[in-house]
Amino acid sequence: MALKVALLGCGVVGSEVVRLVREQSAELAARIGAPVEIGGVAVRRLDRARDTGLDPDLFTTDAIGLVNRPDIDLVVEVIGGIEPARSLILSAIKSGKSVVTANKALLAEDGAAIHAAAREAGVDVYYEASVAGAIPLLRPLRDSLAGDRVNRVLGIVNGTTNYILDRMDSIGSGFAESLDEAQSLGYAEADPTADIEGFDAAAKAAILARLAFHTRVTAADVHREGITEVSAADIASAKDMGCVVKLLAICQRSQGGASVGVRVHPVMLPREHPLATVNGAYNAVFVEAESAGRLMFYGAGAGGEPTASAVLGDLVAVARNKLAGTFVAEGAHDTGLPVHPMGVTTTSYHVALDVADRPGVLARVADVFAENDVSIKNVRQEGSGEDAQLVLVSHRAPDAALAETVRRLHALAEVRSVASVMRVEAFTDENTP
Ligand SMILES: NC(=O)c1ccc[n+]([C@@H]2O[C@H](COP(=O)([O-])OP(=O)(O)OC[C@H]3O[C@@H](n4cnc5c(N)ncnc54)[C@H](O)[C@@H]3O)[C@@H](O)[C@H]2O)c1
Ligand SMILES: N[C@@H](CCO)C(=O)O
Ligand code: NA
Repeated sequence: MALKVALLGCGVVGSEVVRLVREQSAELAARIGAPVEIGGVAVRRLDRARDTGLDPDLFTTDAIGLVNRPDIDLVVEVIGGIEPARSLILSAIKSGKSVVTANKALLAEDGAAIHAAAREAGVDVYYEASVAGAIPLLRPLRDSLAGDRVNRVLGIVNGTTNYILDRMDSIGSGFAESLDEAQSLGYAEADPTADIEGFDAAAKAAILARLAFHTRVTAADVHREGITEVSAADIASAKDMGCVVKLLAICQRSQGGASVGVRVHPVMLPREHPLATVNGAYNAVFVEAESAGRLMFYGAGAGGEPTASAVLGDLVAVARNKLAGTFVAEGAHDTGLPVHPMGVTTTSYHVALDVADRPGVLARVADVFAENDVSIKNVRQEGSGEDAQLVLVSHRAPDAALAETVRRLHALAEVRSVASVMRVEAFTDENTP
């Protein structure tokens, strides 16, 4: 007997899921041990032309009715957002149906409740597509590294912002034009502010931190800065230093291991850093574990077809588990490790200041760093006369001390303007708070 799948949402990802399930039906049946077929597709509007090749009678606007249909075995949710996705997923779980979802926003907000409901009902919730699209990353963290101690997860997890920053750096494109392109290529979220303000990356960071450190982390716990403030001056300043600007998600244990830090913000990376060469909508994530050492995961982080590949991989896994009468109980073990605030995380800053080239200016600037206990790693001057620029890079210091240094520099009479401020990330192991 065929396993019947309810597909919730038929947009960029959903339409590719339909195509791949149809095109690969024989291989999927062989790998699962039973055929799978689409039993129904919930959409928002029926009047849109769809060239999925599916019988039009399979489409419905009654998503909850579809989820609760007794002949449905498995549910794939690719609507996105919190509601109605949460209620639909919880209904599926309560009626004993395993779920595959690509919804990082929901899992980052309410993952603990969803996993608890799934454990109670004895069903699977798989979500590989939710972080770093096609890249197998969550199941390696959950399963392959289950015997190791992960200390840090760091990487590029948002394709849209990486695409925009790459276009700004490589061909000098404008921000708005690059965002339009990312949207038309199917990388962006339905509301692209989720991408450019860092909400999407923060949700992914929360999911990664939960899996890496076995502790509850929600999107609200993540320090988040997007790329809307990244200016052409920042990109130019990075270029002058031999760096590129990337939006990174960084999840890290504190030095004593008593807490974890989870953050998303733009950084300047040396061009020789492995993450500096990750272009377009590609994602790349480093996982650093005690025994495994440093692992790198790289591939397509967004786009309908690559993301659908991850959905199908999960579909095969949950279908096999269902046939075997088993499921993976996730989230039962909680270490209770707290998330520490951004201020105590040690970071390093790059600061470019527009100043006049006069005696004493550098000394006043250096004083501000010293008064905040921040050590300067290097300083150089560009230009001269009234149009000079001082470019300073700090050693690592608590982020709060660096932020206070910048606030004081803004107020300094000798500083005409602060042209660029950005954190710098080198490829080192010395950056634990
Ligand atoms: N596009 C990507 O590259 C990508 C990658 C990884 C994960 N995701 C995730 O996959 C999910 C879907 O993303 P997408 O890019 O396909 O978005 P999309 O906006 O293209 O598709 C979502 C579809 O759901 C439909 N929908 C909305 N409300 C509905 C309802 N109540 N009932 C039925 N259908 C409804 C919309 O009309 C739309 O067609 C999101 O959670 C997203 O974060 C997307
Ligand atoms: N909007 C997301 C889709 C993949 O999760 C991105 O740009 O990475
Ligand atoms: Na993935």
